Amino acid sequence: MSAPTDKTLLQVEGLRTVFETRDGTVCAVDGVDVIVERGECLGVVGESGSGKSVTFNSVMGLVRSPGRIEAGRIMFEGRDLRALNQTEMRAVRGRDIAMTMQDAMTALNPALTVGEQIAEMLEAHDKGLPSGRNARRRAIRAHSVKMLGLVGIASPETRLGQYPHEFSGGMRQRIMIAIALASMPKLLIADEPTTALDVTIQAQVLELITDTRAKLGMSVVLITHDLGVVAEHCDRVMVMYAGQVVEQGRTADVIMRPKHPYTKGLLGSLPRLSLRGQRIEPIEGQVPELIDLPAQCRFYSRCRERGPECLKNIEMRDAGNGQTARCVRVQKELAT
Ligand SMILES: Nc1ncnc2c1ncn2[C@@H]1O[C@H](COP(=O)(O)OP(=O)(O)OP(=O)(O)O)[C@@H](O)[C@H]1O
Ligand code: NI
Repeated sequence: MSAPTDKTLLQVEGLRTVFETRDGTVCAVDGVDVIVERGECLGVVGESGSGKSVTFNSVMGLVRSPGRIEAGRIMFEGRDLRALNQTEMRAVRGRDIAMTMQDAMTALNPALTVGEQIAEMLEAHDKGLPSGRNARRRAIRAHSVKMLGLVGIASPETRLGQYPHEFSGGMRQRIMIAIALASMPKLLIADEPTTALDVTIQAQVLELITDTRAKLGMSVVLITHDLGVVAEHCDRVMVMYAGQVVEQGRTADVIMRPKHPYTKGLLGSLPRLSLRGQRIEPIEGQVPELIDLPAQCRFYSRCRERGPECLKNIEMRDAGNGQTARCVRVQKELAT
Protein backbone atom coordinates (compact mmCIF):
# COMPACT_ATOMS: atom_id res chain seq x y z
CA MET A 1 0.00 0.00 0.00
CA SER A 2 1.29 3.45 -0.79
CA ALA A 3 2.50 5.58 2.11
CA PRO A 4 0.24 8.15 3.79
CA THR A 5 0.80 11.80 2.84
CA ASP A 6 -0.41 15.22 4.06
CA LYS A 7 -3.43 14.69 1.85
CA THR A 8 -4.41 11.42 3.52
CA LEU A 9 -7.95 11.53 4.91
CA LEU A 10 -8.47 7.92 5.92
CA GLN A 11 -5.79 5.39 6.71
CA VAL A 12 -6.65 1.84 7.70
CA GLU A 13 -3.84 -0.44 8.74
CA GLY A 14 -3.90 -4.15 9.41
CA LEU A 15 -7.69 -4.32 9.84
CA ARG A 16 -8.94 -7.69 10.96
CA THR A 17 -12.68 -8.25 11.44
CA VAL A 18 -14.04 -11.65 12.47
CA PHE A 19 -17.43 -13.30 12.98
CA GLU A 20 -17.93 -16.06 15.51
CA THR A 21 -20.08 -18.78 13.95
CA ARG A 22 -21.02 -22.34 14.86
CA ASP A 23 -18.42 -23.60 12.40
CA GLY A 24 -15.64 -21.46 13.82
CA THR A 25 -14.19 -17.98 13.50
CA VAL A 26 -14.84 -16.50 10.07
CA CYS A 27 -12.10 -14.02 9.25
CA ALA A 28 -14.01 -11.77 6.85
CA VAL A 29 -11.33 -9.09 6.72
CA ASP A 30 -7.77 -10.17 7.30
CA GLY A 31 -5.01 -7.59 7.44
CA VAL A 32 -6.53 -4.97 5.16
CA ASP A 33 -4.77 -1.65 4.53
CA VAL A 34 -6.60 1.26 2.88
CA ILE A 35 -5.58 4.81 2.12
CA VAL A 36 -8.04 7.44 0.90
CA GLU A 37 -6.61 10.82 -0.05
CA ARG A 38 -8.57 14.07 0.16
CA GLY A 39 -10.74 14.59 -2.90
CA GLU A 40 -10.04 11.25 -4.52
CA CYS A 41 -12.34 8.43 -5.52
CA LEU A 42 -11.22 4.95 -4.55
CA GLY A 43 -12.93 1.98 -6.21
CA VAL A 44 -13.25 -1.29 -4.30
CA VAL A 45 -13.95 -4.43 -6.34
CA GLY A 46 -14.00 -8.15 -5.77
CA GLU A 47 -16.38 -11.08 -5.97
CA SER A 48 -19.27 -11.46 -3.56
CA GLY A 49 -18.03 -12.33 -0.08
CA SER A 50 -14.55 -10.86 -0.52
CA GLY A 51 -14.96 -8.51 2.47
CA LYS A 52 -15.71 -5.19 0.80
CA SER A 53 -18.75 -4.26 2.91
CA VAL A 54 -17.31 -5.63 6.15
CA THR A 55 -14.15 -3.53 5.65
CA PHE A 56 -16.08 -0.29 5.37
CA ASN A 57 -18.72 -1.20 7.97
CA SER A 58 -15.71 -1.60 10.26
CA VAL A 59 -14.51 1.90 9.37
CA MET A 60 -17.99 3.22 10.24
CA GLY A 61 -18.03 1.38 13.56
CA LEU A 62 -21.08 -0.57 12.38
CA VAL A 63 -19.92 -4.16 12.89
CA ARG A 64 -22.39 -5.86 15.22
CA SER A 65 -22.18 -9.05 17.22
CA PRO A 66 -21.31 -11.86 16.38
CA GLY A 67 -18.80 -9.74 14.48
CA ARG A 68 -15.98 -7.72 15.98
CA ILE A 69 -12.88 -5.84 14.97
CA GLU A 70 -10.00 -7.89 16.27
CA ALA A 71 -7.04 -5.79 15.18
CA GLY A 72 -5.98 -2.78 13.19
CA ARG A 73 -5.88 0.98 13.22
CA ILE A 74 -8.48 3.23 11.61
CA MET A 75 -7.16 6.78 11.41
CA PHE A 76 -9.37 9.58 10.10
CA GLU A 77 -7.75 13.03 9.90
CA GLY A 78 -5.23 11.82 12.42
CA ARG A 79 -7.84 10.57 14.93
CA ASP A 80 -7.98 6.93 15.88
CA LEU A 81 -11.62 5.99 15.30
CA ARG A 82 -11.30 2.77 17.27
CA ALA A 83 -10.49 4.78 20.39
CA LEU A 84 -13.74 6.80 20.21
CA ASN A 85 -16.75 5.98 22.37
CA GLN A 86 -20.20 5.45 20.85
CA THR A 87 -21.29 9.07 21.18
CA GLU A 88 -18.11 10.36 19.57
CA MET A 89 -18.39 7.76 16.81
CA ARG A 90 -22.00 8.73 16.13
CA ALA A 91 -20.82 12.30 15.65
CA VAL A 92 -18.23 11.16 13.12
CA ARG A 93 -20.83 9.17 11.20
CA GLY A 94 -22.72 11.48 8.96
CA ARG A 95 -20.78 14.60 9.91
CA ASP A 96 -17.37 13.44 8.72
CA ILE A 97 -18.05 10.11 7.06
CA ALA A 98 -21.35 9.05 5.54
CA MET A 99 -22.13 5.64 4.11
CA THR A 100 -24.92 4.56 1.82
CA MET A 101 -25.76 0.96 2.48
CA GLN A 102 -25.90 -1.82 -0.07
CA ASP A 103 -29.58 -2.33 0.67
CA ALA A 104 -31.33 1.01 0.05
CA MET A 105 -34.78 -0.45 0.48
CA THR A 106 -34.29 -1.33 4.11
CA ALA A 107 -31.79 1.42 4.98
CA LEU A 108 -34.48 4.09 4.85
CA ASN A 109 -36.96 4.37 7.71
CA PRO A 110 -40.42 3.52 6.30
CA ALA A 111 -42.19 5.37 9.12
CA LEU A 112 -40.62 8.78 8.52
CA THR A 113 -41.06 11.13 5.60
CA VAL A 114 -38.04 11.82 3.47
CA GLY A 115 -37.97 15.38 4.82
CA GLU A 116 -37.93 14.11 8.41
CA GLN A 117 -35.03 11.79 7.62
CA ILE A 118 -32.95 14.51 6.04
CA ALA A 119 -33.82 16.85 8.93
CA GLU A 120 -32.78 14.19 11.43
CA MET A 121 -29.39 13.99 9.76
CA LEU A 122 -28.99 17.77 9.71
CA GLU A 123 -30.08 18.12 13.36
CA ALA A 124 -27.73 15.37 14.48
CA HIS A 125 -24.77 17.03 12.90
CA ASP A 126 -25.77 20.63 13.32
CA LYS A 127 -23.49 22.33 10.84
CA GLY A 128 -24.05 26.05 11.24
CA LEU A 129 -27.82 25.88 11.82
CA PRO A 130 -29.38 28.99 13.40
CA SER A 131 -30.40 28.63 17.06
CA GLY A 132 -33.93 30.16 16.99
CA ARG A 133 -36.60 27.48 16.54
CA ASN A 134 -38.35 28.94 13.49
CA ALA A 135 -35.19 30.07 11.79
CA ARG A 136 -33.76 26.66 12.38
CA ARG A 137 -36.79 24.94 10.88
CA ARG A 138 -36.68 27.17 7.83
CA ALA A 139 -32.95 26.56 7.35
CA ILE A 140 -33.42 22.81 7.58
CA ARG A 141 -36.26 22.90 5.09
CA ALA A 142 -34.32 25.05 2.63
CA HIS A 143 -31.31 22.79 2.90
CA SER A 144 -33.44 19.65 2.46
CA VAL A 145 -35.09 21.05 -0.67
CA LYS A 146 -31.65 21.85 -2.02
CA MET A 147 -30.38 18.33 -1.33
CA LEU A 148 -33.33 16.66 -3.04
CA GLY A 149 -32.91 18.96 -6.01
CA LEU A 150 -29.23 18.11 -6.11
CA VAL A 151 -29.98 14.39 -6.42
CA GLY A 152 -32.39 15.11 -9.27
CA ILE A 153 -35.75 14.69 -7.52
CA ALA A 154 -38.35 16.90 -9.22
CA SER A 155 -40.70 19.11 -7.12
CA PRO A 156 -38.61 18.63 -3.99
CA GLU A 157 -40.92 20.83 -1.85
CA THR A 158 -43.78 18.35 -2.29
CA ARG A 159 -41.60 15.29 -2.22
CA LEU A 160 -40.19 16.15 1.22
CA GLY A 161 -43.54 15.29 2.79
CA GLN A 162 -43.70 11.80 1.26
CA TYR A 163 -42.68 8.41 2.64
CA PRO A 164 -40.04 6.06 1.14
CA HIS A 165 -42.68 3.71 -0.34
CA GLU A 166 -43.98 6.57 -2.48
CA PHE A 167 -40.72 6.61 -4.44
CA SER A 168 -39.34 4.25 -7.08
CA GLY A 169 -36.27 2.11 -6.32
CA GLY A 170 -33.96 4.45 -8.20
CA MET A 171 -35.34 7.47 -6.37
CA ARG A 172 -34.95 5.77 -3.00
CA GLN A 173 -31.30 5.13 -3.83
CA ARG A 174 -30.86 8.79 -4.70
CA ILE A 175 -32.68 9.84 -1.53
CA MET A 176 -30.29 7.73 0.52
CA ILE A 177 -27.44 9.56 -1.18
CA ALA A 178 -29.14 12.90 -0.44
CA ILE A 179 -29.37 11.96 3.24
CA ALA A 180 -25.72 10.91 3.23
CA LEU A 181 -24.71 14.15 1.54
CA ALA A 182 -26.95 16.36 3.72
CA SER A 183 -24.24 16.66 6.32
CA MET A 184 -21.57 17.53 3.73
CA PRO A 185 -19.30 14.65 4.75
CA LYS A 186 -15.60 14.70 4.04
CA LEU A 187 -15.85 11.09 2.97
CA LEU A 188 -18.75 9.32 1.28
CA ILE A 189 -18.67 5.54 1.26
CA ALA A 190 -21.11 4.28 -1.36
CA ASP A 191 -21.68 0.54 -1.09
CA GLU A 192 -23.00 -0.76 -4.43
CA PRO A 193 -24.95 2.45 -4.99
CA THR A 194 -26.27 1.35 -8.36
CA THR A 195 -27.06 -2.32 -7.85
CA ALA A 196 -30.59 -3.08 -9.00
CA LEU A 197 -31.02 0.23 -10.78
CA ASP A 198 -31.68 0.46 -14.49
CA VAL A 199 -28.85 1.67 -16.66
CA THR A 200 -30.05 5.27 -17.10
CA ILE A 201 -30.61 5.77 -13.38
CA GLN A 202 -27.25 4.11 -12.64
CA ALA A 203 -25.52 6.68 -14.80
CA GLN A 204 -27.44 9.53 -13.11
CA VAL A 205 -26.56 8.36 -9.61
CA LEU A 206 -22.88 8.04 -10.48
CA GLU A 207 -22.82 11.43 -12.19
CA LEU A 208 -24.41 12.87 -9.08
CA ILE A 209 -21.76 11.36 -6.82
CA THR A 210 -18.96 12.53 -9.10
CA ASP A 211 -20.41 16.05 -9.43
CA THR A 212 -20.94 16.40 -5.71
CA ARG A 213 -17.44 15.17 -5.10
CA ALA A 214 -16.11 17.98 -7.26
CA LYS A 215 -18.42 20.59 -5.67
CA LEU A 216 -17.77 19.65 -2.07
CA GLY A 217 -14.19 18.48 -2.54
CA MET A 218 -15.14 15.29 -0.73
CA SER A 219 -13.51 11.89 -1.05
CA VAL A 220 -15.48 8.87 -2.22
CA VAL A 221 -15.10 5.15 -1.72
CA LEU A 222 -17.12 3.37 -4.38
CA ILE A 223 -17.79 -0.30 -3.71
CA THR A 224 -18.90 -1.96 -6.91
CA HIS A 225 -18.93 -5.10 -9.03
CA ASP A 226 -18.82 -3.01 -12.15
CA LEU A 227 -15.35 -2.47 -13.55
CA GLY A 228 -16.71 0.00 -16.09
CA VAL A 229 -17.79 2.23 -13.21
CA VAL A 230 -14.32 1.97 -11.69
CA ALA A 231 -12.67 2.83 -15.00
CA GLU A 232 -14.86 5.86 -15.44
CA HIS A 233 -15.11 7.28 -11.92
CA CYS A 234 -12.23 6.10 -9.75
CA ASP A 235 -8.71 7.53 -9.45
CA ARG A 236 -7.44 4.43 -7.73
CA VAL A 237 -8.75 0.92 -7.28
CA MET A 238 -8.36 -1.74 -4.66
CA VAL A 239 -9.11 -5.37 -5.54
CA MET A 240 -10.19 -7.66 -2.69
CA TYR A 241 -10.19 -11.43 -2.55
CA ALA A 242 -11.09 -13.69 0.38
CA GLY A 243 -10.72 -10.96 3.00
CA GLN A 244 -7.47 -9.50 1.71
CA VAL A 245 -6.41 -6.74 -0.64
CA VAL A 246 -4.73 -8.54 -3.52
CA GLU A 247 -3.94 -5.55 -5.72
CA GLN A 248 -4.19 -1.77 -5.60
CA GLY A 249 -2.95 1.12 -7.67
CA ARG A 250 -4.01 3.86 -10.05
CA THR A 251 -7.06 2.72 -11.98
CA ALA A 252 -5.47 3.09 -15.40
CA ASP A 253 -2.41 1.09 -14.33
CA VAL A 254 -4.39 -1.72 -12.74
CA ILE A 255 -6.74 -2.01 -15.72
CA MET A 256 -4.04 -1.79 -18.38
CA ARG A 257 -1.37 -3.75 -16.51
CA PRO A 258 -2.98 -5.97 -13.88
CA LYS A 259 -0.37 -7.77 -11.76
CA HIS A 260 -2.38 -10.27 -9.76
CA PRO A 261 -3.78 -13.34 -11.55
CA TYR A 262 -7.12 -12.64 -9.86
CA THR A 263 -7.28 -9.12 -11.29
CA LYS A 264 -6.27 -10.53 -14.66
CA GLY A 265 -9.10 -13.04 -14.33
CA LEU A 266 -11.61 -10.29 -13.52
CA LEU A 267 -10.49 -8.27 -16.51
CA GLY A 268 -9.85 -11.18 -18.84
CA SER A 269 -13.42 -11.81 -19.82
CA LEU A 270 -14.17 -8.16 -20.46
CA PRO A 271 -13.90 -6.52 -23.85
CA ARG A 272 -11.17 -3.96 -23.19
CA LEU A 273 -12.55 -0.96 -24.94
CA SER A 274 -16.08 -1.22 -23.70
CA LEU A 275 -15.71 -1.85 -19.98
CA ARG A 276 -18.87 0.13 -19.30
CA GLY A 277 -21.61 -1.80 -17.67
CA GLN A 278 -19.59 -4.97 -17.31
CA ARG A 279 -20.02 -6.83 -14.09
CA ILE A 280 -17.41 -9.18 -12.77
CA GLU A 281 -17.53 -12.51 -14.60
CA PRO A 282 -17.09 -15.57 -12.47
CA ILE A 283 -13.66 -17.15 -12.51
CA GLU A 284 -13.65 -20.94 -12.38
CA GLY A 285 -13.64 -22.42 -8.89
CA GLN A 286 -14.80 -21.12 -5.54
CA VAL A 287 -13.71 -18.54 -3.02
CA PRO A 288 -12.20 -20.50 -0.08
CA GLU A 289 -14.06 -20.74 3.25
CA LEU A 290 -12.74 -17.99 5.46
CA ILE A 291 -12.20 -20.33 8.42
CA ASP A 292 -8.75 -21.70 9.37
CA LEU A 293 -7.18 -20.83 6.05
CA PRO A 294 -3.84 -22.55 5.36
CA ALA A 295 -0.69 -20.43 5.07
CA GLN A 296 -0.66 -20.12 1.31
CA CYS A 297 -1.86 -17.81 -1.43
CA ARG A 298 -5.66 -17.64 -1.06
CA PHE A 299 -6.17 -17.67 -4.81
CA TYR A 300 -4.00 -20.81 -5.20
CA SER A 301 -6.72 -23.31 -6.09
CA ARG A 302 -8.04 -21.10 -8.88
CA CYS A 303 -4.79 -19.65 -10.17
CA ARG A 304 -3.47 -20.38 -13.62
CA GLU A 305 0.05 -19.31 -12.68
CA ARG A 306 0.38 -21.20 -9.40
CA GLY A 307 3.53 -23.01 -8.36
CA PRO A 308 5.10 -24.55 -5.24
CA GLU A 309 6.47 -21.13 -4.26
CA CYS A 310 2.88 -20.00 -3.62
CA LEU A 311 2.42 -22.38 -0.68
CA LYS A 312 3.26 -19.81 1.98
CA ASN A 313 1.75 -16.55 3.21
CA ILE A 314 2.17 -13.99 0.45
CA GLU A 315 2.83 -10.34 1.29
CA MET A 316 1.92 -7.35 -0.88
CA ARG A 317 4.76 -6.64 -3.31
CA ASP A 318 5.73 -3.43 -4.98
CA ALA A 319 5.16 -3.36 -8.74
CA GLY A 320 6.37 0.24 -9.11
CA ASN A 321 4.33 3.42 -9.74
CA GLY A 322 2.46 2.94 -6.49
CA GLN A 323 0.92 -0.30 -7.69
CA THR A 324 1.17 -3.29 -5.36
CA ALA A 325 -0.05 -6.88 -5.62
CA ARG A 326 -0.09 -9.96 -3.41
CA CYS A 327 1.67 -12.38 -5.76
CA VAL A 328 5.15 -13.92 -5.68
CA ARG A 329 5.56 -13.20 -9.38
CA VAL A 330 5.28 -9.44 -8.98
CA GLN A 331 8.40 -7.54 -9.91
CA LYS A 332 9.03 -3.88 -9.71
CA GLU A 333 8.87 -2.11 -13.03
CA LEU A 334 10.74 1.08 -13.80
CA ALA A 335 8.63 4.22 -13.53
CA THR A 336 6.97 5.14 -16.81
N1 LIG B 1 -23.11 -11.58 10.16
C1 LIG B 1 -22.17 -12.40 9.67
N2 LIG B 1 -21.96 -13.62 10.20
C2 LIG B 1 -21.01 -14.45 9.70
N3 LIG B 1 -20.22 -14.15 8.67
C3 LIG B 1 -20.38 -12.96 8.08
C4 LIG B 1 -21.36 -12.01 8.53
N4 LIG B 1 -21.29 -10.92 7.75
C5 LIG B 1 -20.32 -11.16 6.86
N5 LIG B 1 -19.76 -12.38 7.06
C6 LIG B 1 -18.67 -12.99 6.31
O1 LIG B 1 -17.91 -11.97 5.73
C7 LIG B 1 -17.67 -12.27 4.35
C8 LIG B 1 -17.51 -10.96 3.61
O2 LIG B 1 -18.77 -10.31 3.55
P1 LIG B 1 -18.94 -8.90 2.83
O3 LIG B 1 -20.37 -8.53 3.01
O4 LIG B 1 -17.93 -7.94 3.30
O5 LIG B 1 -18.66 -9.24 1.30
P2 LIG B 1 -18.74 -8.27 0.05
O6 LIG B 1 -17.39 -8.27 -0.58
O7 LIG B 1 -19.29 -6.95 0.46
O8 LIG B 1 -19.74 -9.07 -0.89
P3 LIG B 1 -20.96 -8.53 -1.82
O9 LIG B 1 -20.31 -8.16 -3.10
O10 LIG B 1 -21.85 -9.71 -1.95
O11 LIG B 1 -21.61 -7.39 -1.12
C9 LIG B 1 -18.85 -13.12 3.95
O12 LIG B 1 -18.52 -14.00 2.93
C10 LIG B 1 -19.13 -13.90 5.21
O13 LIG B 1 -18.30 -15.04 5.24
NI1 NI C 1 -21.02 -5.99 0.09
